Amino acid sequence: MIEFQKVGVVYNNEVEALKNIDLVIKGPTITGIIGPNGSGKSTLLKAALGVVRASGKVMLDGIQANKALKRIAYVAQKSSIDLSFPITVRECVALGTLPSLGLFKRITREEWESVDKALEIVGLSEQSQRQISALSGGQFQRVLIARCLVQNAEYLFLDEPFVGVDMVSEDIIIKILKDLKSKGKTILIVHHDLNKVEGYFDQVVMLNREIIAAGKTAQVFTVPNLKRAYGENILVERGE
Ligand SMILES: Nc1ncnc2c1ncn2[C@@H]1O[C@H](COP(=O)(O)OP(=O)(O)OP(=O)(O)O)[C@@H](O)[C@H]1O
Repeated sequence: MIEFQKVGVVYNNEVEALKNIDLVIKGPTITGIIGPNGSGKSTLLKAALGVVRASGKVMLDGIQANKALKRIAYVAQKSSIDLSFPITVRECVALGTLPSLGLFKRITREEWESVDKALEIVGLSEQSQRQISALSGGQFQRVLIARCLVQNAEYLFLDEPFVGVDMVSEDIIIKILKDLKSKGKTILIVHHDLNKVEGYFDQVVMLNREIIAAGKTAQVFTVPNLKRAYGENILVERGE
């Protein structure tokens, strides 16, 4: 269970990105965090990870979340990742073993086996020796998902995992995430494509610096709530 208790984030003493966030997310779940541009979606994940200074508290099963980081696998927005870093697909996935391994220990044979298994699951076994710079956007996102699988964390925080991703990769990723949920994982996804919300998420957090609504998708993903979060123009965007 993730609990946000009165969480607020102000950047540079001037931009109030999040205000008074009180939120409880009970897993297993695939929860979508949606809201207009600049509504604080990424900041919500970063506040939980402790990578931005936040007021209030975020608790993970009763422990302060930033003290339980081994239990969270995080995939940042693709734009913030350096794709030119000289590393193979297999090595990149193996980085998922680091939280349990510590920096100076060798990766064991079992861990390499779990890396290869994860590559198989995401359908990239044949690409394992390629440089990550040679991959398509969708393949690279699958590499990052494979890294989460290796990390075997109970919580997955994914920031816009479907941006710049082809349909084949998107289908593979959502299938894997649904399988992880069925195995008890709690998955939070920052997402902007409203067409996919009902198909992908069992719960939704609708955000616009404050919580607009949160709960089961059918109850939260409604026209009145969408209008409150995005303004009247949302009806045009949804084609209604
Ligand atoms: N490091 C930062 N320094 C200053 N302001 C920031 C920083 N990061 C985010 N912001 C501002 O905080 C607000 C919320 O940003 P955030 O990235 O969390 O929103 P978002 O909903 O994820 O946006 P998007 O959909 O555009 O990715 C925005 O006004 C943004 O410009």
